Amino acid sequence: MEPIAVSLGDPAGIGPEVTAKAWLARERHNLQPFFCVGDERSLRKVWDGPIYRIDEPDQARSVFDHALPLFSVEAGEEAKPGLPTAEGARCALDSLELAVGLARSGTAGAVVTGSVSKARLYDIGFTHAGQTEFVAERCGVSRENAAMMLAGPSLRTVPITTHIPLRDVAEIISIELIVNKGRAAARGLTRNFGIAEPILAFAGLNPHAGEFGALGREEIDFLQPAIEELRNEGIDARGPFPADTMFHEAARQKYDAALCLYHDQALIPLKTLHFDEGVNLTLGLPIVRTSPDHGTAFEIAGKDIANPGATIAAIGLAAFCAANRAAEAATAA
Ligand SMILES: NC(=O)C1=CN([C@@H]2O[C@H](COP(=O)(O)OP(=O)(O)OC[C@H]3O[C@@H](n4cnc5c(N)ncnc54)[C@H](O)[C@@H]3O)[C@@H](O)[C@H]2O)C=CC1
Ligand SMILES: NCC(=O)COP(=O)(O)O
Repeated sequence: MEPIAVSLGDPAGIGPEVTAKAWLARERHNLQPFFCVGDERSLRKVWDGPIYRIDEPDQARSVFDHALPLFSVEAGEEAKPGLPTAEGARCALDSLELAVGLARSGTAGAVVTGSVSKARLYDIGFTHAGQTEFVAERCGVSRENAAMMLAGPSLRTVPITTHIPLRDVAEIISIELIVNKGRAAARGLTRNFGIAEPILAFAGLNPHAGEFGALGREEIDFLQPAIEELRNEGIDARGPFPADTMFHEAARQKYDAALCLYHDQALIPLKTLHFDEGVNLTLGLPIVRTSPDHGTAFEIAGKDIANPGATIAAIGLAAFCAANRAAEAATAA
């Protein structure tokens, strides 16, 4: 596959450090060649290892064994670890844009997006909820048809709504939205993970999945009809199940992905189980996009204590998904 583009995220966050540490761990984790996209100074601030500037993704192959390849994007001013600025947010956005463009053009085999601060991006006029919606738009996919998945060794979850206030969740969910995300999840599991007949388990919104309507009607009005529609399409959709008993060890054996109605319903179990190896993956795109599950962690930036596990897992999963897609395409041809 073509080298993977890794955007460094906010230059004042831990993105530069965990990317450099991922490169150092490349042999142990058998990582495919990758190159980073971002400001060289943000790497130099936290790392004194070898960096080699490239201007074509393909050059990363020959460089990767002995230096961290870098596609340079300069921030206006030098970032200081732990002190985010508007200039840094612009650099993060420029790096994301460039890395996604390289993946869309096919010169990069996949894109791994480093962590950005949503608040800082909103401050500079970013109008998307997060990187997921930005990448989907750049790929010409509506945000309803793209789905965020959080993946770890023993659990995959898909939040049906993502970055919206909790109070808006019940207003926004609809049969159509649940069906769209269910389709994206089922197709995404087959395409990216090679699971021929994936099982989707839907979580209820209300305590005990509504207790037959006594504790809320979203299960009856939206989830049940959506699950039925998905089943009519041949997708093995199950539920709605009470969310509080869906994530213990035995329950997790029974499905390939848990479809959850809001951000924390999906991310709390995933990050509790797999914080240091959790990957955020966008389903429904023509390109492979992954990201570490954690954020910018400004308070530990520059201290050399950030764990690179989730970034290593994000790079590894990107290569795994790209290989599964290639195998599927070869079978179809
Ligand atoms: N992939 C992305 O772009 C994501 C971005 N964010 C953004 O990050 C910012 C901060 O979000 P928080 O909720 O504080 O989450 P966070 O993940 O940045 O930090 C949560 C806690 O985990 C620690 N932590 C995070 N990553 C770590 C690592 N690799 N090694 C060791 N400790 C680590 C932090 O020090 C902090 O104590 C927000 O602006 C949010 O929007 C949050 C999640 C994902
Ligand atoms: N909680 C997940 C997160 O914040 C990352 O979202 P995105 O920026 O990848 O859409």
